[in-house]
Amino acid sequence: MLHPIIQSFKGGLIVSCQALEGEPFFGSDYMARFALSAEMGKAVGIRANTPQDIAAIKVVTKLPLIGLWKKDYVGSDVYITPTLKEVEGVIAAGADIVAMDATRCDRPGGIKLSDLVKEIREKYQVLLMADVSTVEEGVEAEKLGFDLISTTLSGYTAHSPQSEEPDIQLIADLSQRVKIPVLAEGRIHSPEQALQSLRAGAYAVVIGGAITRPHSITKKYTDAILQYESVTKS
Ligand SMILES: CC(=O)N[C@H](C=O)[C@@H](O)[C@H](O)[C@H](O)COP(=O)(O)O
Repeated sequence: MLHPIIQSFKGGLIVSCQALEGEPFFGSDYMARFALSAEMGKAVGIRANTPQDIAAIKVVTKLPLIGLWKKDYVGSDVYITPTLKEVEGVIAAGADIVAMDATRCDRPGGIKLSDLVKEIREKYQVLLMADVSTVEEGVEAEKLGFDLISTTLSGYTAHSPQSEEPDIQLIADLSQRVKIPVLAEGRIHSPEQALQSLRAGAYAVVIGGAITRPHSITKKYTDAILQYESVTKS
């Protein structure tokens, strides 16, 4: 039986409320406001980065929260909740689900994903989401005991297809291959692409930039206008 929190995601939209240092909306207050906006817009969940943002969002909404903590480690490409330290920070901040990199990339300190999952399971009762970039990684994540999978990292590992579009093929293939829910995440930029993901078998859809990164939304329009001007002037 699926956990009630996971069941509450079925067929719905989860809004990823994230801003990195240097972006105009960087700051937990802004993220809390985006989360509130997501709730007003009938989202079923929030995805958020850092213990500070998670804690601030928990104050304003009761929506289930998928937490992660991006951290760079020298010599490793894994940056989404890479070690037990970040996992513990996310849990302490009150996340309902911890999202973590479950790709085959080398982890900080040479730690194996299987050992990390085992340690988390021994110490904590928390739901775990596997951020993957390929079908094989998703299949492995299910074997390791993750509760759900997200296609988050397709296009962000060297061994996955590089594209501007959402990886609908991965969503479809993974949904066929695993029994646990598969969330569609990454570069979903329109309601039509969200529906395409659900039709391909996604349990729910996660959208970030298209809703919570105003500078990149602006750029979509300015790029289109610039292209139009260059064509009409030539
Ligand atoms: C690759 C990576 O680090 N993705 C991050 C994962 O938490 C976020 O920066 C994305 O915003 C999120 O996955 C949603 O995707 P999109 O913003 O494309 O809708």
